[in-house]
Amino acid sequence: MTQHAVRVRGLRKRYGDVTAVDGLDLDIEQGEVFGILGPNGAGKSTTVEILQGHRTRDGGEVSVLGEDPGSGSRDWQARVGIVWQDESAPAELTVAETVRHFARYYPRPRDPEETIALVGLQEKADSRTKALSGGQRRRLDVALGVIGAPELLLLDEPTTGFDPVARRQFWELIRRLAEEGTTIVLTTHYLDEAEALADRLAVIASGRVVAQGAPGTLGGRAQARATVRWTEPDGTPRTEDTDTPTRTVAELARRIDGEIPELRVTRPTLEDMYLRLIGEAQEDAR
Ligand SMILES: Nc1ncnc2c1ncn2[C@@H]1O[C@H](COP(=O)(O)OP(=O)(O)OP(=O)(O)O)[C@@H](O)[C@H]1O
Repeated sequence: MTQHAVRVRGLRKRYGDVTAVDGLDLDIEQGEVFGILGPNGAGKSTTVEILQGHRTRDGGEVSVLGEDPGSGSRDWQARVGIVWQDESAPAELTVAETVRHFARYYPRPRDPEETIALVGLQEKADSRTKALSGGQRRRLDVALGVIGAPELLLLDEPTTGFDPVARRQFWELIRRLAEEGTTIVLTTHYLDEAEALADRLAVIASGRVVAQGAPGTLGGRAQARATVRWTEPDGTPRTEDTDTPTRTVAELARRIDGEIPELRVTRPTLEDMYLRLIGEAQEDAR
């Protein structure tokens, strides 16, 4: 039997008149990379903050690594790493000093130098944190999130502000941590990031899960019809939606001599599915 790293049932959270989380259920397995997607204000950060024990909830059941975050022990806190949206490392310390300083809070920390290398900040180890660029600060945030060698790592929009190369390096880091057995929960607005990293995804809208599953099957993506596009030899562009794209292409190959001009077979992308799911959720809310 798989033990859940995170189990959430009927989670609710209000801020005054605003319902941020409205009956949310989640099951995240140990060792999984789990992505949380959703529009601005959907309740992603609030949920992640409740999982870490940083925020109280108004209702529902939450179990994280077997404990209720509302009353998590010190020992439990050391097993959960988090990277917030707006981290603030002490500005006057260097990168190396900061990482070493945070390492002291944990019973079994990672090696600080190795952790700095893991996030690609070796060359900035002796720079003061206030002299780092936005993307470099974010890497430091990630280093501080993993310095305690957490079993569960919560990341709220971890790659915002990263350049494309830094994002790819971050993805490698996440894969390495996952290979080591760390359970990873991340929120993101980048659908390519969700697709590249997540074993499973949940799409949240208005504080509820509207769909969940593997990136390849989310919202019925695997069963969705394929679109075949090509151009007739007389120059007319054609499009056909079909359940049997192989048959369509075989027929075209018989009919058209040589290469079929501009032939393309596509299925809905994760972004197509996401936009459809969010659109349907907004329709339902009306
Ligand atoms: N401290 C707070 N006080 C009052 N309202 C809040 C607070 N934090 C969040 N909210 C509100 O709760 C709702 C959910 O916010 P949350 O930050 O969880 O969304 P999110 O999905 O993380 O959004 P984003 O993608 O923009 O980061 C929003 O309507 C937000 O305005």
